[in-house]
Amino acid sequence: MGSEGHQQKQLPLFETVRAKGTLLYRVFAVTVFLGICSIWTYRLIHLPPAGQTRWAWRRYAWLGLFGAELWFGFYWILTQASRWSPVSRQPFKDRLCQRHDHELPGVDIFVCTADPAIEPPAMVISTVLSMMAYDYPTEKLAIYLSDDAASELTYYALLEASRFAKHWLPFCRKFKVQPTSPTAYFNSSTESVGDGGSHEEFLEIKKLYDETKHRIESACEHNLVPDKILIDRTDSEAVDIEGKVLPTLVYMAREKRPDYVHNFKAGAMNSLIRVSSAITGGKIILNVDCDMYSNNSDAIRDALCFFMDEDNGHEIAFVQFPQRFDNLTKNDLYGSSLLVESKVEFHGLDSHGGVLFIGSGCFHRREILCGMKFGEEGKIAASMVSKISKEHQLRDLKDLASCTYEKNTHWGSEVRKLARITRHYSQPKRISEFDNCDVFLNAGGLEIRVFSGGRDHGAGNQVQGMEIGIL
Ligand SMILES: O=c1ccn([C@@H]2O[C@H](COP(=O)(O)OP(=O)(O)O[C@H]3O[C@H](CO)[C@@H](O)[C@H](O)[C@H]3O)[C@@H](O)[C@H]2O)c(=O)[nH]1
Ligand SMILES: [Mn+2]
Repeated sequence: MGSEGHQQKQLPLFETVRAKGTLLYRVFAVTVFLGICSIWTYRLIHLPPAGQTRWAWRRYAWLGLFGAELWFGFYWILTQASRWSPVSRQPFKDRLCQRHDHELPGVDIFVCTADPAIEPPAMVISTVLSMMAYDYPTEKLAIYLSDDAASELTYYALLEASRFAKHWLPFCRKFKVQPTSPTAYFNSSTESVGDGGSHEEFLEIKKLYDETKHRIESACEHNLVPDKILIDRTDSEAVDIEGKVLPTLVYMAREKRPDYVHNFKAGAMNSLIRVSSAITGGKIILNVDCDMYSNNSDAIRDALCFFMDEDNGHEIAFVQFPQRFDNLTKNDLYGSSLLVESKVEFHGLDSHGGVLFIGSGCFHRREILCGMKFGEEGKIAASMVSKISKEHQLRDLKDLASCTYEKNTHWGSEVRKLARITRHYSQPKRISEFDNCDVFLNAGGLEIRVFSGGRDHGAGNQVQGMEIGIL
């Protein structure tokens, strides 16, 4: 036993596997290269001689073509870097469970949304629910919804989502539901649940979901949330119907002002990093666009196999999952399945340590995103916030998310340089007014609501899917 245990400890949490058929590909690539060389040679040997006044244009055309072929050949050689030695990564979740189950890190998931007209709240909360249903200790899981410039419709939808989550999460656990986005699940499901579930149980949860979705959609249709969005502040219960703690759910609305650059998703991510470091401070951060969902509830553990590997984990800054899209056109006219990128190039670049960060579906170490120095700033903010009253706490959190925070702070001058993006800005939207609703602190300003899971219900329309797999 003892020696077996010791041996187990030595086993890595992931392995890197060389792709099959590499030799064959290399032989093929060499033949293409020889072909390119012969074209170059042909062009040089048969270059029309200078001095022929009648056919002078032929020489220039020939040289032009030669230049184009040289350029193409050079480009082709460069592209071979991403095809020469592809690798794939295989995580071992069972080893992670055996060795680290008691010391799993906190994971903060950032879902970004910006406009309820383009990104319907019903869709957004389906994404949120799929994130809440990850197979991960719920007390270590926090989902932050960033609603840029704030929309009370999105806020209302999130409230509904948190109610529905009380039913949805136990249902997902019990019947090992995949995918955990209710929209995707009910669209694909065959009206029965696996693992001994009855048709009635399926109908029951579907009814709850349909009702939730209906409430959200009619609120959106009339641009009117129910008169009273009431959060029962005496309800400290953040548990599902089986009594299990729900993941922490945070709504953050970032302020947008016409005279401040907001940097789109990157700006929202910056605010989320600051705010989350003062609330949950999860060591691992996953970012997801609001029109994506998880199709594998083991994804967090898959990613952790890389971060927590004893020998190589410290070298890994981020784990990017491929993205897969549901609503492709017939024959995928626009190449949206990203086959070449996800099946070939990512694997090829990964072998050189250069895997691409493609946005949604990426796990980062927090310290990589903000640096050790600014991780400290987050910690200071966190300790400051924990010492003061709830009301002050929300005020301080508002400062952290404010668009002016990046002015005259270390964070602003240093960290933002890391995330500088193209400077073309659309007209920032106005912040919605919330004075008809008692749950917000004030109207016209930045609002942060923190509700630790479980107060509420949700559903959605899905347009894209996040595939789980490791590059
Ligand atoms: O001011 C803004 C603008 C956008 N977003 C959010 O950012 C996300 C992405 O924006 P979008 O315009 O939808 O970008 P896409 O081109 O659809 O997505 C590509 O670009 C994203 C941002 O880099 C990546 O996350 C995606 O993986 C990649 O597919 C969405 O959730 C938006 O709600 C904000 O939070 N604030
Ligand atoms: Mn998008």
